[in-house]
Amino acid sequence: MNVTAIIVAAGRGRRMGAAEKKQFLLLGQKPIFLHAVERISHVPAIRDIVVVTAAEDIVRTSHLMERAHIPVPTRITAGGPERQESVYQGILAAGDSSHLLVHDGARPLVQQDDVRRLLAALHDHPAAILAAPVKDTVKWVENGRAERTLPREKLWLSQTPQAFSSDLLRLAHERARAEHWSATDDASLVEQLGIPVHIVTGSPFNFKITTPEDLTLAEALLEKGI
Ligand SMILES: Nc1ccn([C@@H]2O[C@H](COP(=O)(O)OP(=O)(O)OP(=O)(O)O)[C@@H](O)[C@H]2O)c(=O)n1
Ligand SMILES: C[C@](O)(CO)[C@H](O)COP(=O)(O)O
Repeated sequence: MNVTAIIVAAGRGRRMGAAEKKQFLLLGQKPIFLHAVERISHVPAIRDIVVVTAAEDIVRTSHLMERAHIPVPTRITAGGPERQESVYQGILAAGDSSHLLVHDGARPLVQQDDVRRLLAALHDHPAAILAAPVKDTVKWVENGRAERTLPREKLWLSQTPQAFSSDLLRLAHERARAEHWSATDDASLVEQLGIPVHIVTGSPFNFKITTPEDLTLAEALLEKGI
């Protein structure tokens, strides 16, 4: 198995409400996205990395990556207005690896052992994702009212990385473009093809930095060596 990692970091970071795009905000001493790139790059099966960033950020992303001394070949490509398009641009820029792994640049505390377990699952499954079991009671809410309580044991929070055979992910994205499917994660597109997506339990530390509170939490965890 040889894997190309696609790290998507071309978003606007609107929910963070910062002047700077969140993927470039510092977590500890380095930008959030670079934590994700570095951690993924040290997983043995990762052959190379495509970082997807906004067109206007390609030069500064390149400079940041050069200084980081990433141990595998990397390339940078421009993303699109939605995450799905950014992933697709990453697929186009990826080489001929047998498998593709897609990870949010906004998930800096990804745990390398989780990634190893995810990639091991690809020996038996064409699609696998990290996900975390829900620990709270979940309500279905309409008009500010709890209409019903969902069965917690059936609910998982989808994370990234999400990993796929390259042909399957390419097919899913091509079909999505042809059929005008849109989804907030790549697994949804594969599910829409009727292909089962295997769940691998991911660490709760692998949360997506979306709002300022998430960054505060990540800073505290990083200081503890997570
Ligand atoms: N057009 C986009 C949108 C998102 N992403 C990336 O997809 C990941 C998850 O997206 P999200 O957390 O929603 O990031 P943003 O879209 O930047 O956040 P917001 O919705 O708050 O603007 C992030 O690493 C983000 O940079 C991307 O590459 N291209
Ligand atoms: C891909 C993802 O991180 C899985 O939970 C999530 O769907 C991204 O959603 P966003 O709205 O682009 O942050």
